[in-house]
Amino acid sequence: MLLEFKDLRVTYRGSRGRLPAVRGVDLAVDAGETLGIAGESGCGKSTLAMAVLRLLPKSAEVSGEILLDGEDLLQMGWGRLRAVRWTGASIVFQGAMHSLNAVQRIGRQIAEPILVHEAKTTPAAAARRAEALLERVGLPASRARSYPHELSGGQRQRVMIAMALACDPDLVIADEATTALDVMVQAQVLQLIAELVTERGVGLMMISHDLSVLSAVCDRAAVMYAGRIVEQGPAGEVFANARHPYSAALSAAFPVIGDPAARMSPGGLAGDPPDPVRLPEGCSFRPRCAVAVERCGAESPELLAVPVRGSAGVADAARVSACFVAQEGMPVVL
Ligand SMILES: Nc1ncnc2c1ncn2[C@@H]1O[C@H](COP(=O)(O)OP(=O)(O)OP(=O)(O)O)[C@@H](O)[C@H]1O
Repeated sequence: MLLEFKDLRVTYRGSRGRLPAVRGVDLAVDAGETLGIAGESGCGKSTLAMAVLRLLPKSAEVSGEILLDGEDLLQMGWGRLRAVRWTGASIVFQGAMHSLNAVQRIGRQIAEPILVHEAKTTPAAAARRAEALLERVGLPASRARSYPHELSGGQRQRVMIAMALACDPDLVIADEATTALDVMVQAQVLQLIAELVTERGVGLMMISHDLSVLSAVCDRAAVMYAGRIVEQGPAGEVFANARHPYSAALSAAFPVIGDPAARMSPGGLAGDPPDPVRLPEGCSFRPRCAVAVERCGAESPELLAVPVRGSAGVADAARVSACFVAQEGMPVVL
């Protein structure tokens, strides 16, 4: 397994006390596989992503394991961690295009991690690689001489993808990497990410609040709610035939990728996520759930294999859901 989270927990210490942002996540990404993580703002997606490269602030208490090729990133010394960043795992985050250095040419910025991590590579060879990477992400090699302000938002986000791939990492994390782009450009960049993953055999962990974005690119999808994974399964199936009422509501809120009209009706997702400092008793989703039963207010459901449509009530090992209603084989939408 390329990446494994084992009972990952992250709690922020702050003025309001202890805020549990990630509450026991177990997940795995294989080499060459794409795993999507979906969920509304505040459910802990970015905390999960930042934990992988140990980019969390000092106020974060982290426990559990994050294994990259079997090595626990949480136990690693800083020297080893510096080597793993870019070469083992790299990240493209939301608005990353704004983090380019305004006064340095694009080519130089892409070449930088190569020069830092590959002692034997000469500046000329790194510059050639930067140009090749630009071409691979659909930009002319001549763009290497441009400054960031000379590029559009979509072009700059492509540069960030080129940079994330510069040192041939085994794992790429994309955190809302296309969210700031307009819908047409978003579709192109998603297509590019999907091609690069297939071509280079990297593992991809892709984070988005929009399930339809994930189902366009990912093999598997995990849905997060209030710091926990509440459903996991093949991305297309989680999107089309959710087995948790929260995933069903999320799918209804973002029906078709690239259809702006459809996005205007966030049907099915009423109310707000709970305050992590004061989580409700039982299932965290219960206050917003249309199919909740009495048990949901008393006990917190575990993530278990659930039956899907046509399985005659037999649980499908590939589909897991933390919902008592789904675990009984009942419909999760009214
Ligand atoms: N540095 C921090 N200090 C304290 N609390 C934080 C910090 N960063 C995030 N949080 C809180 O942790 C919870 C999870 O936040 P996180 O950013 O991981 O969620 P998210 O799903 O990625 O949301 P978004 O898409 O808005 O970034 C939220 O309640 C957030 O307010």
